[in-house]
Amino acid sequence: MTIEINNLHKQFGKNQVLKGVDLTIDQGQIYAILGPNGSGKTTLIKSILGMVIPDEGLISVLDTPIKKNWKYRKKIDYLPQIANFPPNIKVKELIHMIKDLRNSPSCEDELIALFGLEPFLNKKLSTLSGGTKQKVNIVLTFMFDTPLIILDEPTTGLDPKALISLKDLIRKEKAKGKTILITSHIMQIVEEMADEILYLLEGEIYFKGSIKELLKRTEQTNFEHAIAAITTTGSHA
Ligand SMILES: Nc1ncnc2c1ncn2[C@@H]1O[C@H](COP(=O)(O)OP(=O)(O)OP(=O)(O)O)[C@@H](O)[C@H]1O
Repeated sequence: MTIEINNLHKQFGKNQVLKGVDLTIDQGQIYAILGPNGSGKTTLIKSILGMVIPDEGLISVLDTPIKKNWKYRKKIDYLPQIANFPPNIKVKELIHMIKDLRNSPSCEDELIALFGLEPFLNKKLSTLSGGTKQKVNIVLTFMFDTPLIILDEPTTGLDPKALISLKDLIRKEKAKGKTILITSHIMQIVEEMADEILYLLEGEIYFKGSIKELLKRTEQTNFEHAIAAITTTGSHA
């Protein structure tokens, strides 16, 4: 099992965001974490990454409880929703910095070519367009070889060509047996890529299942409509 979560609670001040999340994530599948704005998708992801400390509950990653155990983080690659790059360094310097920090084998050249980033390697990060920054973000996420990949809104700002490259890349990583978690508000991407849908609502996993199961449960034929209908059809997981 890749991730096991039991009774996860997290509140910020009076705002109870996660209210007892139970979740099992199996190896080798693509999971889409969905839910309305503010439903706690990023909070859930950050809890798995150890960047948010839960108030209650247990999380195990790759069969190891993560509490007070930071080493598991080396087994996860994470693409943050908003990458805060240092503005004054060049793309190639950033890539080398991250490589030095991780000190693991990496395949950045392949990825730089895939996303056509060669002309930008000597440019400062602050001068790049949003989509180009996101391509750099993707290179940094995929250049190492880890069993678990977490992508928070990975398609933001990408042009159609880059989007196709990203989807191919995700499929290639899945074929290697990796587990991939994705959040996205673009239902077309989710429908194309996800094996399993996790729908967060009011602090809990409201639905967990395949797209086929979701369509059946909501009595819809269209995935986007099924997602929209999910909360009105009593689909509690
Ligand atoms: N560090 C924080 N301090 C205070 N409140 C926070 C913090 N992080 C998140 N929240 C609050 O927790 C709730 C859930 O936020 P989160 O970012 O997890 O939602 P989300 O489902 O990822 O949303 P979106 O779809 O808009 O990205 C929001 O109400 C947010 O304001």
